[in-house]
Amino acid sequence: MENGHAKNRVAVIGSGNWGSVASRLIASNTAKLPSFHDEVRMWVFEEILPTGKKLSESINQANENCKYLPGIKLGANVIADPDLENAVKDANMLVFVTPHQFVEGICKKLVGKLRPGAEAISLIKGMEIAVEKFSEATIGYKKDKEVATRWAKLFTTPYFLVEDIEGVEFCGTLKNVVAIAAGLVDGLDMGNNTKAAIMRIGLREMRAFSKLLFPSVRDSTFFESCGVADLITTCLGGRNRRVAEAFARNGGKRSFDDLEAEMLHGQKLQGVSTAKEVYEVLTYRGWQELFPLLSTVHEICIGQLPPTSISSLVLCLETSSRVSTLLFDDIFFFLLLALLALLEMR
Ligand SMILES: NC(=O)C1=CN([C@@H]2O[C@H](COP(=O)(O)OP(=O)(O)OC[C@H]3O[C@@H](n4cnc5c(N)ncnc54)[C@H](O)[C@@H]3O)[C@@H](O)[C@H]2O)C=CC1
Ligand SMILES: O=C(CO)COP(=O)(O)O
Repeated sequence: MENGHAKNRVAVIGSGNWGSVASRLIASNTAKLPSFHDEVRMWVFEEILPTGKKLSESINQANENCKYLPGIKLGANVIADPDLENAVKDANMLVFVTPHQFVEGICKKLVGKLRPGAEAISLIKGMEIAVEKFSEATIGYKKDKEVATRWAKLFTTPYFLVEDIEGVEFCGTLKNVVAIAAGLVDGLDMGNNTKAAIMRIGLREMRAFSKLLFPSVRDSTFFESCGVADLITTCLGGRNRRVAEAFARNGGKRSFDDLEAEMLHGQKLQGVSTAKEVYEVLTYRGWQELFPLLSTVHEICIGQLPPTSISSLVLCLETSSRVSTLLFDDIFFFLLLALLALLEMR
């Protein structure tokens, strides 16, 4: 498209906290880049505000998402559109940025509605771009570096590209489960050393889980912005951490759903549902014992274990550490993979 005759057109699918930040950032770039149309269509899941006004109308009038990103102007070229089909129909570059539980339904609605040759990116990992503090992002891509570079133009903060799409996806997905564990530790006042241990073990389990499922996943991806940097950010300050802290302080008596609704005002947690999805894989593959942190978080989230079980987990860290060390020694790791493959074949 860029080297052809028409300009690129961008639609952002999602308008929550990060969706609004991304739209703002992208719109500031499309306004400057001659190869892009200025306008950025932002699909809004329509909501009625307490004032009785529609969220999409309020965004277009105030040029601000008063519910999910109050106080920040989005840019005059961001147009909120509650009609999904209309929002995407002219776009050749789609930016998906909704909570993952809604993606499937959205994609079903998009079948047959997109421009031929349209490309899409799934946005992962957190930045503080809305207030223009330093931030970085990692774009995972497969083979076509030209496409990845075109996408990178939309995000002018310092970035780098990683050709490890599964690794990048797993980093962004699994760190939310580790953030729940970090929040539990905070809620139980277990201190910073314990939280650091959770982050260390969490990173190891993230890497081991990803590599067992996709042997092509690269170790180095976990040391990019999408890996260790995002893990630290989310464990120090994120929503998953915050709600998990409240869950532990309430002794597990109030559900995550309740606390999410009360504390986040419409924003969504990813860690609890991700923990469930990961647990299903661990159970299916018989890997629970290899991943004590990922397993325990889910069992705590569903009330099968009390929040204090995170402390027993910490006591077992030495053991899990030994398992992880084994996992990441190259020779042993590949032997283990071969053994697991043999066991699965039986
Ligand atoms: N906030 C952050 O710092 C970051 C978020 N992300 C990812 O971006 C994605 C979107 O997150 P946020 O923009 O923060 O969302 P959010 O949690 O701030 O807001 C929730 C969004 O979901 C919408 N929604 C509610 N019910 C819906 C439904 N039935 N169908 C479709 N949409 C519905 C709401 O209208 C709202 O736009 C998530 O996958 C998140 O993991 C990634 C990096 C950073
Ligand atoms: O990256 C995010 C969602 O995937 C943000 O999560 P937290 O706000 O919990 O850090």
